[in-house]
Amino acid sequence: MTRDLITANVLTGFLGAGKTTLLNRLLSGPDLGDTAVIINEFGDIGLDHFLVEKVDGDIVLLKSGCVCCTVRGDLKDAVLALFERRARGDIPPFRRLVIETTGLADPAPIIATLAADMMLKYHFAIGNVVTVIDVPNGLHNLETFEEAARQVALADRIILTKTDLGSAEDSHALRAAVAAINPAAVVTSGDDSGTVAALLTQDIHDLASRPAEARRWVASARHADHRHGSEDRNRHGEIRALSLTMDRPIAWARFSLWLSLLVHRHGTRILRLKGILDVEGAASPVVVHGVQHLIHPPFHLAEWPCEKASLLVLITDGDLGDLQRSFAAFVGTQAEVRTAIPASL
Ligand SMILES: Nc1nc2c(ncn2[C@@H]2O[C@H](COP(=O)(O)OP(=O)(O)OP(=O)(O)O)[C@@H](O)[C@H]2O)c(=O)[nH]1
Repeated sequence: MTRDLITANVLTGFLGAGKTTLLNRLLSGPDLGDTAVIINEFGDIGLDHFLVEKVDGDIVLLKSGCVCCTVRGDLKDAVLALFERRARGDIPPFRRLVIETTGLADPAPIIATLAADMMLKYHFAIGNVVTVIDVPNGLHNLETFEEAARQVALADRIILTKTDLGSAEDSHALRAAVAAINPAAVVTSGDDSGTVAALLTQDIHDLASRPAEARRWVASARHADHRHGSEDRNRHGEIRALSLTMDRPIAWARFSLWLSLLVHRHGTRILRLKGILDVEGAASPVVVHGVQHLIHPPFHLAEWPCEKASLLVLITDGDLGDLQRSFAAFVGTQAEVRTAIPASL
């Protein structure tokens, strides 16, 4: 028997960026009527509760501080309590859960809990992580607050809000800064009304959308790489993006040993990892995804979304040493492993 998993989305973004406004928009559309919401407010009074419309009864408000600090207790309990109410028929059988974090939350422990906790995993599948960033304050926040940069680094989808309060140049500069931190995420604007529901519904983990998603993030990574050059130019505060590519097929056992050691040593500092690999003996490309210590099970794509080669994009918090050298030591030679994405890919 296959279980029908409920998609759990994390909606994050810095203080006042427009998370609740976006959530209201999402919930008022026709595509997301069967959505439950968990909102985390920082401080004693949970105001946002009164600002989200149309989902009365399906909202759980966490009040005990920040989700990322209380994640193992509060969040897990709240998600399971919501699920039990659903199972008892107290609330409608929601098919999606959106967790709106506080503006100060680091989303990584939230994502890791959803993806790794055995009980949550049994009922929920993690969906897109959506980060809201506003044009008037976004650049400043990215430069000033590590949380803001981490929220961007962990996103699958990034939406620029308050474009009406800034110039086209401001939006452009923010897009460039965001792409430098997270070259693999899709970036859209809040005024692009056609795309709002797609932030959640075009799920990067869906089997059907995997090839298009892989094509898209390889293209985004290539675009960002060409615009910003090598690793040094992709730095943003302590958060940096690095691409590793290799033309020759990779031995899976060697790659997975390298990855295990890397995760063991630096797990919490690997904010995001995405790779499409040409594996020795495999007819089709292998895709790997990771957030911190959590590496999702690798899967095959039916065909190559780009030229046949291996590409790994790592977004890290701080300098993890010479990753090119360590990668090369395990899977190839120093000359074979490049940190710039070739134009052919
Ligand atoms: N002009 C303009 N204002 C916006 C836009 N999006 C949000 N706002 C306003 O910005 C303010 C903050 O929006 P919220 O949606 O509450 O932001 P939030 O990220 O949920 O805020 P916190 O939960 O406090 O972190 C509100 O007054 C919104 O009306 C936008 O696109 N344009």
